[in-house]
Amino acid sequence: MAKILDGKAVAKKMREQLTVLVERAEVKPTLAVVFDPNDDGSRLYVGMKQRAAAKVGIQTRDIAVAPDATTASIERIVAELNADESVNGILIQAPLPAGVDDAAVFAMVAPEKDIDGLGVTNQGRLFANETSTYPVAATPKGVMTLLNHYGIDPRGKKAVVVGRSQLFGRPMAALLLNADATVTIAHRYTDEQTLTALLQEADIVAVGVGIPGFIKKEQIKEGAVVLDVGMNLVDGKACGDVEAAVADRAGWLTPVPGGVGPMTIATLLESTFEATLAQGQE
Ligand SMILES: Nc1nc(=O)c2c([nH]1)NC[C@@H]1CN(c3ccc(C(=O)N[C@@H](CCC(=O)O)C(=O)O)cc3)C=[N+]21
Repeated sequence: MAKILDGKAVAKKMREQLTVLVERAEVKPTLAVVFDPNDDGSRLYVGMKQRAAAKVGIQTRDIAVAPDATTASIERIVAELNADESVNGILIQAPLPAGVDDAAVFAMVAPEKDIDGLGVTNQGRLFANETSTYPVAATPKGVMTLLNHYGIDPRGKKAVVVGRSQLFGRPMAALLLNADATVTIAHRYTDEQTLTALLQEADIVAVGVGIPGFIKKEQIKEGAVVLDVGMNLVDGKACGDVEAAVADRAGWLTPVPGGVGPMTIATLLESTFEATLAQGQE
């Protein structure tokens, strides 16, 4: 049976440590969250972020965009937040309303306030493996914190990332590469046979495609580390992209719920605090 990478417990510890740091800090961080209130997932997750932030002493400002919002109208909101000195961090909750160019909006966020590291400056820093501190997307960064907590070192390991989004796959692959893994990225155009062959060789599998049960037990190598980044709602219950039977074969597994999700939120708060500190040093 796979050992559990307990994101819920590690995230709780992170939040407790952060609460102390925020309390001691001179500036109370403020995080602005721009989101589409008509997206059920966004409403749910933004609410979770807001509550978690309040508990550690981080203020949030939730900015719901109009249903007829355009790339240009959201860019105006972002420009105001960039200029607003009372805002330390800006998070653009994906997905924005249909027709809006998410990547163009991500790119508009001032790099020092780009809490999820989705703009081109911070993505470039990550891809270049810059040694300075800069924000990195909370989900893959949280995954790395979890691996580190359990003493799992990606160096020299074969890692397969399934998904190539700006939010998860690309930064996940870059982080694993920066941690000296041999990384392959699979995506929607990877044929099934190739995917299965890659997965069967992988020491580390990180998957975030949004399809329940997408990864099957037969595709996983005995003892592999399986990181389930899927966040699907099936009959109102959270489930990931990995079928339950994978637990019989994997060495380590992140559960859904209670794995990557809580780590994402704790990491987001940590990144907001770090960005606030860095702004104070300018
Ligand atoms: N710019 C941006 N950054 C994000 O980080 C981002 C985003 N956009 N868009 C949407 C996804 C989704 N997301 C989740 C975070 C935590 C849980 C979470 O904590 N889930 C609970 C379960 C929730 C439940 O029970 O319904 C868990 O896994 O234990 C879920 C989903 C962040 N996202």
